[in-house]
Amino acid sequence: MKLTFYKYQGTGNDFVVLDNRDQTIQLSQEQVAFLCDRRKGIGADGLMLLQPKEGFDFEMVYYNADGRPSSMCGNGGRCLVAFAQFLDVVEDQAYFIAADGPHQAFLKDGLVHLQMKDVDAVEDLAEATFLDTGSPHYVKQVEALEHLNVFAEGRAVRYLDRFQAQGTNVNFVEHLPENKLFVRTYERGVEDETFSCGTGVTAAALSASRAGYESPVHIRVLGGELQVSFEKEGHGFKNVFLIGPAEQVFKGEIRL
Ligand SMILES: N[C@H](CCC[C@H](N)C(=O)O)C(=O)O
Repeated sequence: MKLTFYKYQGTGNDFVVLDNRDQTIQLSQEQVAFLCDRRKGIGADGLMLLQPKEGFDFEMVYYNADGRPSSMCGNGGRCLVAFAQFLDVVEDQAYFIAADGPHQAFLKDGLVHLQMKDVDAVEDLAEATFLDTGSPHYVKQVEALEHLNVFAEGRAVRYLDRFQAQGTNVNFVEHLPENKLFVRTYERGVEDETFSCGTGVTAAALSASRAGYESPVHIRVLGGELQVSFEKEGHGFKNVFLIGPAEQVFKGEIRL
């Protein structure tokens, strides 16, 4: 089978993106893992299908690099909105359905503003917080983040008894001046550090709001800059937006 694909990246979190409006694409776990393989395939942190869904501009189907279906991907969602505009499926606004429910999004000044799900509560753990922003996130504040072995430290948390079965993403956050954070993330399903994690920086910003960070929080990641805006609602958050660039890198064909 010859497969036409597009490669997208959002602050260095990168994706194989497939137009499945004709609903002919059916991929096995092994095929998705092959397409995401950085040595033998195209190489990506994840793979997304854009496909039709009654009542929505499109449906987002997301797979982690391990080939397994995943929960919500914030950077992926932003890239898929940009892809939908490229395909003329949408103009500068989108309403789509993903693993964690419906999402509004709009494109403005070259950035994609993606509304994330409301967050009901943030759980306090011994030396971290845990919250679900569409995907599960363990958030730990650290100093001197650039020197941290994120792979080793992240992997250790991801395989703790509590997270062994379902896994979690692990975010290490350094509080910077002027309402800014530096975030590095070990991602479940990639089982490595990625250059950016959209649901992760969202979790980091909401957690930091309890230490006085105000909306919008500016976040530096290895792959660039993102913003997260939100409104507090009791112990939770609503009108949460993840804002940043989403670029098409290349189009290609591959035989499966
Ligand atoms: N690896 C995540 C999904 C992708 C999240 C990340 N790429 C993002 O931008 O939110 C998980 O299995 O929960």
